[in-house]
Amino acid sequence: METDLKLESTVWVGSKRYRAVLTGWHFNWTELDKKNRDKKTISVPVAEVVGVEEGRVEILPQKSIEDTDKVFTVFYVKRSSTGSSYGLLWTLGRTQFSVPSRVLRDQWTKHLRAALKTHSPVRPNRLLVFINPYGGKKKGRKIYHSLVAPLFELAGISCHVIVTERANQARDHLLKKDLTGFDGVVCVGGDGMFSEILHGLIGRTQQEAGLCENDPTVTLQPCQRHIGIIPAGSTDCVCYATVGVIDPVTSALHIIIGDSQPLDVCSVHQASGLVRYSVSLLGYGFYGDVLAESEKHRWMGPLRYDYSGTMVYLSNRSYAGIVQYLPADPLLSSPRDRTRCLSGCSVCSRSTERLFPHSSDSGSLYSSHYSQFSSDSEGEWVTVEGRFRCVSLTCMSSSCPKSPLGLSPSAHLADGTGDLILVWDTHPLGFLKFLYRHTSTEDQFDLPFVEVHRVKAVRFSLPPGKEEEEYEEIGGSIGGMDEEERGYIETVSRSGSQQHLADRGPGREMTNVQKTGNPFLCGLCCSKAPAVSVWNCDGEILPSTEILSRVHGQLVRLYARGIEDGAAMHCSEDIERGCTLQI
Ligand SMILES: CCCCCCCCCCCCC/C=C/[C@@H](O)[C@H](COP(=O)(O)O)NC(=O)CCCCCCCCCCCCCCC
Ligand SMILES: Nc1ncnc2c1ncn2[C@@H]1O[C@H](COP(=O)(O)OP(=O)(O)O)[C@@H](O)[C@H]1O
Ligand SMILES: [Ca+2]
Repeated sequence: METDLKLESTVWVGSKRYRAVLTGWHFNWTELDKKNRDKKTISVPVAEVVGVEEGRVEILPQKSIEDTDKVFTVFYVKRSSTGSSYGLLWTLGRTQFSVPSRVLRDQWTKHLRAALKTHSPVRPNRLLVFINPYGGKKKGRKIYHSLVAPLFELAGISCHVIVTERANQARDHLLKKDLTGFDGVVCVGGDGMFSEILHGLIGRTQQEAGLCENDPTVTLQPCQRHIGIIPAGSTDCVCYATVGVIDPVTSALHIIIGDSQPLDVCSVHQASGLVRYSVSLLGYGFYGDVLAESEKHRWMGPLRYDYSGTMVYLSNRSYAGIVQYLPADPLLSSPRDRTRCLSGCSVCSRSTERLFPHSSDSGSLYSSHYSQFSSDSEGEWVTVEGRFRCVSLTCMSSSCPKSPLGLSPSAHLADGTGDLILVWDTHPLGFLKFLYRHTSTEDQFDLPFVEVHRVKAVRFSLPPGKEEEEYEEIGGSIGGMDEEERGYIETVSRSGSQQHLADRGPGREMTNVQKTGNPFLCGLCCSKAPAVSVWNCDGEILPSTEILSRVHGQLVRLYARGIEDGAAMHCSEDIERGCTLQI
């Protein structure tokens, strides 16, 4: 088949002469000098060709076609660095080729289109698009219509667009309406909007497979339809952590070429059944409080998180709790191994074989004949108890523009595990240090009051007697910080060899205080009346405090390929990727 698609001829780009070659996997054009010697080659993988059109074609600001019958235009992915070492911006490259005859022009367009079909079997033909007009800075509609729709049209993708009129409309549509003919679902919005799509697609897939989502031990069926994210929200963490940049055009191009990135998902259960799914952050304590506070300030847009974050930080809270976790196999990877999950990650690839052992081809990946969570291979649960600033579970790095390496920089997108981060109660400056390290490359886990564990499941419960308490709004406690902080310092200096809650690090014995969770035994740092926090589940407040969460490996697939390593993007002298050369 490859030989059928091979084509070679002389072409002109502007006034320069090139030799263009289409082989099985690449479309190359090499500049020729007067003596027919090769100069520069531009090479575009066929998989990254966006479209081929007859004539001279522009798509921006508006589509225009000058139908010259000896010219064809090729559109393709062009990369540029973001300035940081990870994540590459994609833009639309366009080159107009002139050939000596119309027959040759038609041969080129025919062969290029056929090559596209052969080599890109997962490219979408038809997409269902949901736009949240109120997400982020409320620019979802504009972003879609001005930047994304023209690219989809160029690529020949037909779209059914729904601008939502209420929360959960997208989720309900996916749960109930006919989805025949749609290859994927695109959400234009933030993490909350993505979460709606996630719930709709996972729920629909389980309904169709006859599986009960309420049973935490059930092995859920992976969703076949892909999800595309056009970032137009506040945190845009799922987009940032799977693409490496927040850029609608980059994301649209990943969708067009049918990139595929599996993603782990945590299910969250309470006693009576499923509560929600989470991919980015399941957080109790600080992140729960920030979300609860931020809901009152939605009018501020994305800034609400910084404002609320500061208010919650100043309120200086910690919460008692019992955390149980099921460790993942430490031989496979570790949250402290300083690796990063990048495009083509080998840990995730090996996990695919482990999670889906019977899948020799991708078709059988969706069979239900595998068992990720068979009870005999579960291993031992570990229990810790005490007061925490925050308890967070993330099944990916959760990097976002605020925190470019994320909540857990070495977490993997698709390895079937999550990272549990326990921040024990500590003095305000210690906690600030922990938070601040999220903004740099300094290791936020290298602090004595922080632990991180790679896990398959987590259970959280309140110490006996605390179950009935309700979440208290932030407010009354702000302003008490100075006293609190002075109190802490005195406590530490006076406590001498006595172990203080704030000093508890990994591997140390638990004190009675930690075991009982009784704050009154522990001096001034825990002297505040204990309150119950709320869970932040990807930007939604959960109705329950006591939960069980389980990681489902590779439950959904995104139109993405993981973060590309900017540092590895190099150009040799004479082979330059089409994506980097300005023509
Ligand atoms: C001192 C600087 C501290 C910076 C700390 C940055 C930590 C950032 C971690 C971000 C994790 C993101 C996980 C994603 C969660 C989203 O699913 C979810 C929903 O997003 P959506 O509204 O777009 O739909 N987003 C969230 O829940 C937002 C969580 C954001 C927390 C940011 C907290 C900022 C804290 C600023 C503290 C400042 C203390 C200053 C004291 C003087
Ligand atoms: N038309 C709508 N009106 C009100 N809320 C909506 C609408 N469409 C979606 N939502 C909800 O808005 C919430 C926030 O959306 P999102 O796009 O994530 O923006 P942000 O990142 O700013 O929070 C989501 O939880 C989603 O369910
Ligand atoms: Ca993971």
